[in-house]
Amino acid sequence: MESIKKSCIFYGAVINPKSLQSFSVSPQCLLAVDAIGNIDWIVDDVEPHTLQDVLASKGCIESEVIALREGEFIIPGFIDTHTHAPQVPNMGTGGQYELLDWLENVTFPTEAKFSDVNFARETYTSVVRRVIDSGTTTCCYYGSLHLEATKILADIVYAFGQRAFVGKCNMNRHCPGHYIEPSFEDSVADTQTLISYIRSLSPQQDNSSQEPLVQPILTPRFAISCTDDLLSSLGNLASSDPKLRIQTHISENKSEISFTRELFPSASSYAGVYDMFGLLRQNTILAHAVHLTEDEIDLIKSKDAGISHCPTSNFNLSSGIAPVGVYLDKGIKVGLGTDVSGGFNVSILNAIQNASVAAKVCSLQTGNSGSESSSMSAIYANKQLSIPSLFYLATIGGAAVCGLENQVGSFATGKSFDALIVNVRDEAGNPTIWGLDDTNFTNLSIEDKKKHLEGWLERFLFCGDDRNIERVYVQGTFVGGRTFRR
Ligand SMILES: O=c1[nH]c(=O)c2nc[nH]c2[nH]1
Ligand SMILES: [Zn+2]
Repeated sequence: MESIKKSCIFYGAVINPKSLQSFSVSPQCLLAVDAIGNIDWIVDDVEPHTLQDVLASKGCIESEVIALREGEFIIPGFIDTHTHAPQVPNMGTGGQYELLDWLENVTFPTEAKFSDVNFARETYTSVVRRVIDSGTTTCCYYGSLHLEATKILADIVYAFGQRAFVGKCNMNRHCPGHYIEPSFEDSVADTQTLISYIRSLSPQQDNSSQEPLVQPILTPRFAISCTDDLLSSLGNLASSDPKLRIQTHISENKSEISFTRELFPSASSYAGVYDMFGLLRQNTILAHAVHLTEDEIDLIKSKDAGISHCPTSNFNLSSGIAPVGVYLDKGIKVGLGTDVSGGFNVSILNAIQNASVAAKVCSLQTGNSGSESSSMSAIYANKQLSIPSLFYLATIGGAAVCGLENQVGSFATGKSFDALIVNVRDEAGNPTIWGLDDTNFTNLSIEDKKKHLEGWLERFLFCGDDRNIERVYVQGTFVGGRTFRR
């Protein structure tokens, strides 16, 4: 892993998400990263002829300056709030099924292979490399149910320098005999062992307000796959460990919801099941949330849990369309998830594209085809998602869902430098973006440069891919991207 051993300064275009409705564009930005990978200071609008003066005023005349070229810009790294590392081998298959049949016929058989630690090591090495090179700087990973394979996943994530939450699935019922945990006691014991193991990888420094790069996360697969005593034990574990994040699935598919209601007759709803066992709280990440009732939405809001919107998966498994705009209007935290292999692409760019399409389909169905409007009480419900909204969901939104909004998701002094250098020049190998552009960027006014960068961002989000992701930084360390030495 190549790292920034000393402070380092970037000079060039920086695009920074601000809110669901805006991002800032700074074509000539100086952004300094300190020796531990945090952002030291940012100065906008630095003309080339004032560069040395600004550096001198910061006492940085000796510092290394990395100058970006025309067609390159820096954005915060993407945050994938929901994916399954052991499902990458069956990505792109099984789209003929809905959730429960897909689990039985495609997913469980693939995940079962991770009992073989050699297979796990080889597969996870390529999965994590691919996820980082796709621009995901923070990732919420589900492993399989296996303790040893999930330790290996955490080892690889840690060795590659990605920021991540890693959990092993808890699943002790309604799974095939060859892929099920033998008892709730075994499930809980393995979970505790994994938590201790992951925490030992990067011991927390007492004086650091920052969280370790790799952290454990409780992962009850979904209510159907966990007995009451398992959910109850996991709830106890969670209550003794308030910082421990929790990830699970909710209300993805109608048959799943009916079966869940049958299995937990005393719960008020699907969300009520997790609440009943103390698993619905401010650091719970709920994937899908396609068919929530009004009461569930209110419950989730009252608990301040976050939602991972996984539109590619929701289309691919014919689950439906999550009403993301409704959640945003309620002030619920929302981020994006690839949900591989319900989703068929490891890149958050693909989740952005499908989130846009999903919102448009929603707006067409409700006859509300306008774009977001701040003049109505419902700003986002049943409307298209704008470029600032999509960019926000992929970055700050995801950070908030992970409880990392003070550390990553955007650029500000004191935050971690988790970032992508995007290159839309032809040499990146994806001529779609730059090839359309015959402007001499250097000679444009600042305002015109901003407009140009906005256009490049939009086209990158919709037509870009990992060829355009030149460098990936996590906590100031160069960890991946097209130009990363392997
Ligand atoms: O999209 C999904 N992927 C899964 O692996 C899964 N397990 C339970 N529910 C699920 N939904
Ligand atoms: Zn999932």
